[in-house]
Amino acid sequence: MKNISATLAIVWRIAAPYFRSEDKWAGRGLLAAVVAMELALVAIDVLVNQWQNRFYSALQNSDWDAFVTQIWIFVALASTYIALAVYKLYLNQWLQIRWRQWLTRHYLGEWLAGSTHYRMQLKGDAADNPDQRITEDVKNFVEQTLTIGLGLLSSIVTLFSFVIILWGLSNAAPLRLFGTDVMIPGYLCWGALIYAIFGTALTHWIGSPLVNLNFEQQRYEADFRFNLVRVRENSEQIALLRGEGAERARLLDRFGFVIANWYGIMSRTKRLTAFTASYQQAAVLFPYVLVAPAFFAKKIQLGDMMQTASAFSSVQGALSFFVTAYRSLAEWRSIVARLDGFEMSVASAVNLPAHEPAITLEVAGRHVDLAQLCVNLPNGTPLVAAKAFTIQASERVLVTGPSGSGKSTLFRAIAGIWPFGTGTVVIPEKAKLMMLPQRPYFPLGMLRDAVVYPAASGAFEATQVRDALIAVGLPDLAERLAEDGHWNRMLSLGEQQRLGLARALLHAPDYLFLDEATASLDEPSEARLYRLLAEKLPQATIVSIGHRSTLDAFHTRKVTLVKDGAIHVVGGERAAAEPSAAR
Ligand SMILES: Nc1ncnc2c1ncn2[C@@H]1O[C@H](COP(=O)(O)OP(=O)(O)OP(=O)(O)O)[C@@H](O)[C@H]1O
Repeated sequence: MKNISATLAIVWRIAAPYFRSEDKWAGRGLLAAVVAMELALVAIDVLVNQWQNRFYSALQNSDWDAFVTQIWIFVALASTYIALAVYKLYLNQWLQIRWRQWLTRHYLGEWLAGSTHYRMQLKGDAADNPDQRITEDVKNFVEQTLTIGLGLLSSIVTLFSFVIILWGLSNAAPLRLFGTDVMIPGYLCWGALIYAIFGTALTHWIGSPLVNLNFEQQRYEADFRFNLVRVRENSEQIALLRGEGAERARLLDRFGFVIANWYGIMSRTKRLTAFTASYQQAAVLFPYVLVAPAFFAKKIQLGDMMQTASAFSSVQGALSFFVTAYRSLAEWRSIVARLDGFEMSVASAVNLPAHEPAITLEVAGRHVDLAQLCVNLPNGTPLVAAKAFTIQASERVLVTGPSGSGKSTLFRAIAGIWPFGTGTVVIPEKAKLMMLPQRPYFPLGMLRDAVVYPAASGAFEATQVRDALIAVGLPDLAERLAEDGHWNRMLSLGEQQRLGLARALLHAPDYLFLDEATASLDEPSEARLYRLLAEKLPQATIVSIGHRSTLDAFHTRKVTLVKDGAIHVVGGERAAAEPSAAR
């Protein structure tokens, strides 16, 4: 019971915001219409049940006129039923897509806000496969919440409507046991209730492991798909290393989890289906067994018996909602748990500084200042420290140090995406920062959009983009701006790095951080590009990470990360070169 109320509280937390959002009137209107139609369908069921009594009585009494009248009544009822059923589904689907659209936008917004997506990944306790949660889980949540919610509503209304009918019929068709009438008021209702309680308890007992099994199944399927995507993304390396055999083994290993869990689901579902199918078949006979003695003793008519059987099956069906919907309920609970996990993980990434020591980011002054900064790994181990380190405006600083000493992580902390640690990073007001990594990212699509990323497509004139590409030594690409492609895959790493620098020229940041961003270029090309940066962005502060000594010539100050006990510290400063030599 505690579990059920906890799940319902989560469902409310996930579902309610849509009905309070800017789309609330459309959402509430559609929901009201669908609920009204669901109720109208139950009303028609009640009318058909009463019709059955009149219809079978007309047959038993060989009353032709009554028979014809009943046929016409049925045609009218059936036509209304069809129209309601069609529009109930249509409006339900309409509500589903609007709700899903809102929820998807909401989750995408939260996931991509700030650097939440990145922090979730860093923490390691992140929700697995957020892509699956934003696609399939959202879709299934909306679909199943409506199906289950409306099913439950329909069952409750059906129950109340038919219990009244069944109560009346119980009195009209008294229970006969061993040739004598036994007066138990509403005995048919009690019979249906006992039958349903027995069915629900057994169903839950047999089917409860399905919740967890479904949860795991979704996870294994998503893991398998994610691994396939990684093979596709890294196919060149795999082919060069002849890694196909290893990949096949690894993928089959992942797929093995999908299969093993599926066998678990199959065996549980088999047991559950064996029970629910027997339960439903026995429910067909059960009311006849109860009222047949009264019928054969000629206490009731055929119409009464048929109406009783149909009303009993409606009451029993409504009471057994849990039995029939058990598999969907189990799936739904696992979907709810997955979306809940996603929301929790987003919240924990957003609120990380509130729970753990975190680096403070300040916007002030005219320089980048690191004060008492200690950058940690996500597990809290200190990695690199800077007691007091200032990067003046328009400076050219080269950061060096042993591999793994924490240079890139220090850049991440300055960029504000690495929260683990203590101390303060001060960034000048209104300063535009740009980080260029060794392997720049280009979104799929037109080359022009890939270069100007993350700016919008039209943010720069085509001529500006073309000039930037020519300046960085990519004249051929300058002619292919409108071409679609997977640029990370189609270009050499050196070309990608040139493209990254073209992006920097276009955006003209105040602070440009180059994390081995020219390491794949030959030394003369690297030198030419550094001279280009100095010429085109004379006011920009440039901070580079690099291992080559030839870089010294393009920087005014060199900072080395030096080992101090278990960590590295920003120290060992010296002039790298005269500014004149850099230009
Ligand atoms: N997300 C992470 N989770 C755990 N450890 C990490 C993470 N990112 C980096 N590290 C660790 O932090 C250390 C510093 O990494 P970083 O990339 O900053 O080094 P670096 O000085 O830039 O190295 P290189 O010169 O080889 O590029 C490494 O030991 C690395 O394994």
